[in-house]
Amino acid sequence: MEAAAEPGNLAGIRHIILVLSGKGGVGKSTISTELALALRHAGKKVGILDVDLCGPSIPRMFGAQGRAVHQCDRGWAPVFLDREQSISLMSVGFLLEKPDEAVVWRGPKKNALIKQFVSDVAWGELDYLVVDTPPGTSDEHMATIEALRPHQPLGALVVTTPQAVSVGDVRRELTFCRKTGLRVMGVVENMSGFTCPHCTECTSVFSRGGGEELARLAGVPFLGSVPLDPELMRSLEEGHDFIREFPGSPTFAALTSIARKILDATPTCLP
Ligand SMILES: Nc1ncnc2c1ncn2[C@@H]1O[C@H](COP(=O)(O)OP(=O)(O)OP(=O)(O)O)[C@@H](O)[C@H]1O
Ligand code: SF4
Repeated sequence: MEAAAEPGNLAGIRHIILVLSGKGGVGKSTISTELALALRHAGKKVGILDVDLCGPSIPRMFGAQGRAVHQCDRGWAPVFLDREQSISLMSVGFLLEKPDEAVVWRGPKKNALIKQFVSDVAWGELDYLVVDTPPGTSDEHMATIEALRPHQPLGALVVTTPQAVSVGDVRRELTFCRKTGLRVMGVVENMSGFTCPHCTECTSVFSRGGGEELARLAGVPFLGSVPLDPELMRSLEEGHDFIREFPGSPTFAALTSIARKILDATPTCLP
């Protein structure tokens, strides 16, 4: 395939990581959100692009519902969460009049918006752009990968839950990554055990270790397990920064360890 010139708005981005899962509801948006917050906690500048057009949850998880994107001289200015502009967001959720409005577009319109998200958002300088994708391997994935392809390498982080059915879907997702030339940075097992809110004891609810076994079989890194944690769910519902509010919790340790492995695998960041 012919390599297109890198769109100007991607030129200041060091690393792009697509967050994928074979199945819906396994925690892709959760891991995208917490990875971004953990990378920011480590001093990095991070953008999040939400290409889950039919179920955009990024504005809610960051407490940014109702915020709007604006035009600037280089296209769309993303939504900045803080004055330092250390986290910036773009989602179809910012373009809808009501937060629960359904996006019922056909493929070509969705693909055109994805292309616009890639070429027209003025991200500026970023260490990481985390891309939250819809479940499975849809046209939206192809449109996203095609639009981002001039930026190389494109990393992929694959999220699964411990149950075998999810793990089987992830195996297909890993094949998709290989076929589309994504560099698999690793597998994350989410909802891996339950962290008791009273004693922080972690109990295995489903079988554990599926994600690790899958990573071993596929020859890709296993990045870690994130427990099912009621405090994490509450933070996501209320749009709070879990990483800032729960340092020292087992879930914080799990999330920051995943971010550390991503940092170690992507050494070149902004000076
Ligand atoms: N480790 C966790 N602890 C507690 N709650 C979690 C955890 N992971 C995900 N959740 C909750 O599970 C629900 C689904 O998570 P999320 O929206 O991240 O999944 P998804 O894979 O992005 O879904 P979709 O397929 O709809 O895009 C959310 O309500 C989220 O708050
Ligand atoms: S997990 Fe065990 S110790 Fe923690 S609150 Fe529940 S019963 Fe008590």
